[in-house]
Amino acid sequence: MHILVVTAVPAERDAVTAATAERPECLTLPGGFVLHRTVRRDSAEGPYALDALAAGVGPAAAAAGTATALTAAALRERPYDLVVSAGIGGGFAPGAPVGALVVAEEIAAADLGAESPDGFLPVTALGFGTDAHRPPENLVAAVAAATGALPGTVLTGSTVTGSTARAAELLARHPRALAEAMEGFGVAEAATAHGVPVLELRTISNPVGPRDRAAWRIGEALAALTAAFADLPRALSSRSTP
Ligand SMILES: O=C(O)c1cccc(C(=O)CC[C@H]2O[C@@H](n3cnc4c(=O)[nH]cnc43)[C@H](O)[C@@H]2O)c1
Repeated sequence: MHILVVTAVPAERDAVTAATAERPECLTLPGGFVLHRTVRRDSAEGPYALDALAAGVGPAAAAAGTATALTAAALRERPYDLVVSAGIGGGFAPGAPVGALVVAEEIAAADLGAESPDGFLPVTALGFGTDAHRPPENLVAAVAAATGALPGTVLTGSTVTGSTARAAELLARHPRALAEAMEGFGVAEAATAHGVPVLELRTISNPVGPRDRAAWRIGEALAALTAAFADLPRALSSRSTP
């Protein structure tokens, strides 16, 4: 199994690779992107190579980094089997409290579209592209069972929500939303273009709502990310084929 995990920042990448005892090998790609590769040969589930990439904050940086890694792998004739967008995120109350792990049933672009006098119009209503990706159901179910992750919608936005009113507006449009982050949709667009299945995993560092950066529980969320990736090989080997 060959997996690409894309995070925003190096602290998230390092939390992912900390799930193995191994020291990562670094591989530099065009564009200056650096993969941190770990291989689990001890895993009962078979060899498991994981390339972790900190591609930057936001959907554009995430898409650029993911597409670069996928193209490099395809040219080396060692394509990825799975892409995972991973990191910390905001949690919608009451479904996703701080410390919880969320797996995306749907990876939705929250702010891709147009405003109108009648409210927000998604890009699909304008006649363009896509506004959501749905990861394989069997994979989502297997990850939820193996890790205890809560399945729900994970929103991608270029702006962190900072008010109760905006949180309510997002929930009204996406009633199954459990988490908000800034990269998943960009990762999913690149993975889909390459025909590779995609997942998004978020550990909740803060509630979605009025901005209070001092209250973000980043250490707790990063520790939960490491625990989730320790369980991931079991989840991937246990999944039933569609
Ligand atoms: O300062 C640090 O030590 C640190 C360590 C790890 C991560 C960070 C970040 O600031 C990560 C930014 C990343 O987090 C996602 N995020 C987290 N909460 C929210 C939210 O409420 N709404 C949207 N995005 C959120 C997001 O994906 C950012 O890219 C700092």
